[in-house]
Amino acid sequence: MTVWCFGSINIDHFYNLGHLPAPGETLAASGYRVELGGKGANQSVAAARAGASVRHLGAIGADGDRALAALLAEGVNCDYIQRVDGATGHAVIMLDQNGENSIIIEAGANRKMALEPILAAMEQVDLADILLLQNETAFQAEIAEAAMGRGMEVIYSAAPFEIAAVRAVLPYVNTLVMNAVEAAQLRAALDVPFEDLPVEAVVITRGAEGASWHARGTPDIFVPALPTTVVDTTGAGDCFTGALAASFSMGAAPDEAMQFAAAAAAIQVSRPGTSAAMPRRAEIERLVLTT
Ligand SMILES: Nc1ncnc2c1ncn2[C@@H]1O[C@H](COP(=O)(O)OP(=O)(O)OP(=O)(O)O)[C@@H](O)[C@H]1O
Repeated sequence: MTVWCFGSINIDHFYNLGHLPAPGETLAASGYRVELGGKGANQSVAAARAGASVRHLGAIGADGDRALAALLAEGVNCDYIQRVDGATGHAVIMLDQNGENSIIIEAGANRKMALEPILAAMEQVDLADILLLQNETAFQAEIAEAAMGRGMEVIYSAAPFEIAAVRAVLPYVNTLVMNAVEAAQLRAALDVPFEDLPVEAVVITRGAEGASWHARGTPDIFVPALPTTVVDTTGAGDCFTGALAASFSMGAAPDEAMQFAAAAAAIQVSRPGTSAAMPRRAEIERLVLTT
């Protein structure tokens, strides 16, 4: 069973600064690093390291070789990543000494991809495959509809939260994943309770408070966050969702998949970085066994 991850690919540039720049100010950075980013790429890396067979659907620009190489190095199949005119999606992330940040995101190729080649690629899916998607690209609803039409299980991470995108995608979703802030935003925007949403299951992650699974007709599942030493929580949600999809692709039931995802995210937050901090299957399984 393969996880098809449709989503953004970014090149993240991190700059360490004494303070965040004021308008008109020029600052020298004390540190600089580049990392593969974008919610789509993060979730592909999380799922691949967690043990899934992953195919990424998305786009890069003329400067995308580095991002492509990073995904390939993780064992992610990149046969259906499009190369489009212009720049690869990228983020400029300025970090000050107090952990405060300012971020600029330029969607670049993520919003310029063509729909047709993606739909053509999806003709090769197996019925049991999973589609994993988020909100940083165009065409989420079209891809989710095609996936559901082919019998795939659709897991949708409604982040970054955009109500128009969420409304368009929801009819084609099996499992909806949100953090507590996104869940509150959705609750405020809808006239119906979550139980009446047209999805099979809703997963809500609550940071250090753990995560819950709600599905009609079955008891709720709650997994506490595992005790850990927190170093950097960036990407915890992507790690959780990628690991959840990986676990389902390996045949797990919801309670097992939730425990696996919580263990993965507990390891991820104990390390610096985003995609670089995603844990591997063996270490996740070790943690599950010892808790
Ligand atoms: N302090 C923590 N200790 C242990 N596990 C954590 C901690 N913070 C997050 N997690 C794990 O990560 C999961 C996702 O975290 P969270 O709900 O903060 O997602 P998020 O807001 O989407 O994350 P981010 O935006 O930082 O990527 C949680 O459900 C939990 O399992």
